[in-house]
Amino acid sequence: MRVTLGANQYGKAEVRVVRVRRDGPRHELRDLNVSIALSGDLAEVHLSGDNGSVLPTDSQKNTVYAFARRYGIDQIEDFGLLLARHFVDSQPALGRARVRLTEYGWQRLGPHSFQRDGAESRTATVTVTADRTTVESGLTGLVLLNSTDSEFNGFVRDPYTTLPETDDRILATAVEANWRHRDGEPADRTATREWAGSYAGVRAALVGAFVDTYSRSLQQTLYAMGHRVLAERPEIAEIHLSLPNRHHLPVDLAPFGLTNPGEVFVATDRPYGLIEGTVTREADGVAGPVDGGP
Ligand SMILES: O=c1[nH]c(=O)c2[nH]c(=O)[nH]c2[nH]1
Repeated sequence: MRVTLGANQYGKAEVRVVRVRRDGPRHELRDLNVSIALSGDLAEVHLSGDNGSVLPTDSQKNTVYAFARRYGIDQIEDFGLLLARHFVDSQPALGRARVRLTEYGWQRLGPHSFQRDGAESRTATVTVTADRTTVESGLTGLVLLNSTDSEFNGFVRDPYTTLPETDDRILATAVEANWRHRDGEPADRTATREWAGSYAGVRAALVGAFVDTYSRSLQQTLYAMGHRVLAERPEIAEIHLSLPNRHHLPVDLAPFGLTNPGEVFVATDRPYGLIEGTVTREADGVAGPVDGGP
C-alpha cells in the first residue's frame, strides 16, 4: 500500500487578545481573535516525528501577545502582516504563513468604558391570569467593558486560592436583565404603556451605573445597576440581573523582556464567574449602594 502525506498546515487558532492603549485618561481598545496557520517543509514532522522544524503553537500564541505589546494594534491588516512576515522570515522551514484576524467592534461610552457592537436583544414575558397581569421586560447580550476603575481584593483566601489581588483590572460582562413592571390599576390592565420609553430608560440606567461605578466587585456593580434602575424608573418594581464575569487576564510578558502595565490581556470565555441577583423596591423606597470607591 502506498500512502502519501497531502497538504498540511498547523498553528494556534483563536488567540483572543485585547490591547488597551492607556497613554492618557482616554483609553483605546482593540479586541481581536487571531488564528495562525503555517505550512512549508514539514513532511518529516509527520513522517518520522522529528520536531526540529516545528515552532510550537504555544510560541505562536506568545508572539501575538508580545507583538501586541511591542508594536500595538491599529489596523488588523497591518498586525496580520507583521505576524505573518515574522513567521516566514524567521523560520526557514516555512513557505507560507496565513493569519486570519477578526476584530470585535466596541463603541465608546466614556473615557474607559465601551459597549460591544451587535448581539443585543430586547425581551418581554407577559403573564395573564383572571386577576393579575404581569409584564416583564428585559435585555440580553449587552456587552459592557470598563478598562479601569475596577479592583478585586480583600477576598477569602483558603488553601485552594491562587487568585492574586488586583487594584486595577478590566471589568467586562454580558448583561442579562429582566425587570418586572409595577402592577397597574385594574383599569390599566389593558392600557398600552409607553413601553419603548421605559425600555430605553432602564437600559440607560443600567449602562450609566456600569460606567459610573468604581467597582470593588461585579457583585457591587450589579447592585449599583439594579439600584439605579429602581431609583430612576418608578414604573419598575424589581429587576433581576445575571452578569457573567468575562475575565480578561493580563498576559505575563516578562519572559519576552516586556512589561505589561495593564495593556495586553487574554480574553477567556470559560469558565467564567456568574454573578446574579435581584434588586427589589421596598414599600418605602430602595436602599442606596454603599459608596465603595476612591
Ligand atoms: O468581581 C468579582 N467577584 C467575584 O466573586 C470574583 N471571584 C473571582 O475569582 N473574581 C471575582 N470578581
